[in-house]
Amino acid sequence: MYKSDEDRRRQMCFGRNWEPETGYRNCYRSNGFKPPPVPHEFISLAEAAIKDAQLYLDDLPSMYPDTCLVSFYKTNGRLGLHQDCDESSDSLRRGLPVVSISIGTTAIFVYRRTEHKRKLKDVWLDSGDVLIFGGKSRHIYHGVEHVGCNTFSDDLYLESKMRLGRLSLTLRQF
Ligand SMILES: O=C(O)CCC(=O)C(=O)O
Ligand SMILES: [Fe+2]
Repeated sequence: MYKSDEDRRRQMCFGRNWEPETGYRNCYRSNGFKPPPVPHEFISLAEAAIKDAQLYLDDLPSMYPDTCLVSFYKTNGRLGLHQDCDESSDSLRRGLPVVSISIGTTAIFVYRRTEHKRKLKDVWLDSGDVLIFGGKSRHIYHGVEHVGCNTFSDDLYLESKMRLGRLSLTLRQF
């Protein structure tokens, strides 16, 4: 797992290896191995979510996820404003969607269309929420501002023994 943001966020990958500094260039993890394949269950979830969203959005393209970034945010973990632009030029040009699945404590996803000036909009992400941005919105600036601590369900803990925090599964097609 990569450590970042003073250890308040940790990451690992399925499918293709991705690192904050080198993007997808280094296909081996620090342990010398390639990442495991993206689990079928994750792929099915992402595809079903895109199908549902396409009922409301005519211009949302389909995608087949070949990479999944798993991020664990501890309480008060955050992710600074950025664009997701390391995928292939074909994927970016076609606006193939990014699908982010949230598990655990609530977080605030912030975004805006351009880098400067415009006020940030926000969406609260609860456990079980799926956020999709694709098509015209594929290049939004976005980040995660605040991961709460008092929204973690007892049931989730009892069933999974997951640590207090937020797990996000972010699926993309390279
Ligand atoms: O944690 C999230 O929901 C967003 C993650 C994200 O923006 C990214 O991995 O690029
Ligand atoms: Fe992102």
